[in-house]
Amino acid sequence: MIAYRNLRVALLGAGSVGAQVATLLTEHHDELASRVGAGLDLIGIAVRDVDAPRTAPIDPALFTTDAMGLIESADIVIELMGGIEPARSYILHALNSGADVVTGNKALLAAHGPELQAAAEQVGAQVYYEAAVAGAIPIIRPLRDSLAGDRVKRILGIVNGTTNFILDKMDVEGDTFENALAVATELGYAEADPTADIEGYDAAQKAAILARLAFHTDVPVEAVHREGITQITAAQVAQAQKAGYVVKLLAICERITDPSSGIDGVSARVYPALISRQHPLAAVHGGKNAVFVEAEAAGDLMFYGAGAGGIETASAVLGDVVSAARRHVAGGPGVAETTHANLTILPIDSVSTRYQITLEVSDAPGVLARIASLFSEHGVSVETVQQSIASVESGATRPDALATGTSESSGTATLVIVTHVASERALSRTVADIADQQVVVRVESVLRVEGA
Ligand SMILES: NC(=O)c1ccc[n+]([C@@H]2O[C@H](COP(=O)([O-])OP(=O)(O)OC[C@H]3O[C@@H](n4cnc5c(N)ncnc54)[C@H](O)[C@@H]3O)[C@@H](O)[C@H]2O)c1
Ligand SMILES: N[C@@H](CCO)C(=O)O
Ligand code: NA
Repeated sequence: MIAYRNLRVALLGAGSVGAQVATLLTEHHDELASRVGAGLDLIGIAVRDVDAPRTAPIDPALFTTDAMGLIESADIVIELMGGIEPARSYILHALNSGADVVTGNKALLAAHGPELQAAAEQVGAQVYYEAAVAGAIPIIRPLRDSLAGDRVKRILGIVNGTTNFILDKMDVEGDTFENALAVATELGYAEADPTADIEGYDAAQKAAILARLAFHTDVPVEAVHREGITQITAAQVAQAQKAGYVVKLLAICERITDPSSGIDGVSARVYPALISRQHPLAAVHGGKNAVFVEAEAAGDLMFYGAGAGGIETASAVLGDVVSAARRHVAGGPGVAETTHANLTILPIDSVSTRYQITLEVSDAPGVLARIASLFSEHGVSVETVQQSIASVESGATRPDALATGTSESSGTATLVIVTHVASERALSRTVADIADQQVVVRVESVLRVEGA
């Protein structure tokens, strides 16, 4: 039986996600009411143009251009406009008017999360944002609540669907980056301007949000090291496949200790990396997302599913609306998010991981020994070396088990070296020295190997 008064829900934005949220709120009204213990009444939808054509079956009487007026009458405000302003001002106004806020706006949260959380805490309200990271996949609540009694050691996330779609297409079909991007755009995975996806900005925003929750520390998005996937070639993907790896754009949040200073802190970084084809993240295909969490007591956990899409993301939004509504019914302040740990955010130089270095070198005696000695001079331990010799006549390559320096050829050879765990500093010094060697024609690529 429903004893509580109906709750007033305001929606800001009726795009891909907003339109689906409006439809579900209306169509599932009675079911949601019985779950919450109060009816959830959609009282209005703030849009730019009330007369714009709509595909979703939404009552036109709900549309308004008076966002501020709508916010002031609401118990729960759902922000699905995106962007920083006016979304930030609207959310602050909603909190100061006593409403709870549900948003999917990762750009805003990554840039102004602490400000919004402080405003919510001050008035005893709550900001919910499950949709902001990995769309439909429950990951915010698991980190904030389910794992609140554990210690997270590391998160490896595939949190951008566009880049996973592109890299998967390159891996499975041998496609080029340019072709795969064109298909992603055609299918509507990538934005008209896909820079935020392919240059890793979108994943960096999500990494900042995840790291903050996992390590109870504010992580400004500017402190997230970011590299995109535009430099990844079909040849690198094919070579990774031969060596038993797959290339994925990973958002990594990790508790680390700087090897030089001994400072204990947090690393948040986004880059394309190799992971073993045996790792569960290797099985994340197409535009899907997954977040792999390594916790001290729980061990390894993986959260998998749709990281984008209007109706899929609307599921996460509706879950948050139900949580907010239940809190209204039960009473009491919102759950504060703690950033008390206040750990140091360490730069990429402090990171240690494994690396794969691909070199084109002169195919001459002593070259491998010279390269190997440079690794050992910098304290970087080599795990495997593979060589293929370029045939001078045809330009084709044949694989060799290991370079022995016995060839009399005046052509070049490709060396693929995988290291044990080494520090980023030692590795970059090693690569700089290697690049200076006369016998080295070029350093083809340096890729990190993650997930071990
Ligand atoms: N689409 C997804 O798959 C997805 C997944 C996760 C998170 N998100 C996030 O959800 C939010 C919404 O995404 P979307 O895909 O629905 O975007 P969208 O561009 O389809 O929709 C946004 C809508 O908001 C409207 N809008 C913008 N400024 C406005 C203003 N000042 N007043 C009124 N209306 C305004 C736009 O006209 C548009 O209709 C974004 O923050 C996005 O990052 C989207
Ligand atoms: N552009 C994003 C949408 C979801 O945040 C992606 O490709 O994952
Ligand atoms: Na989510």
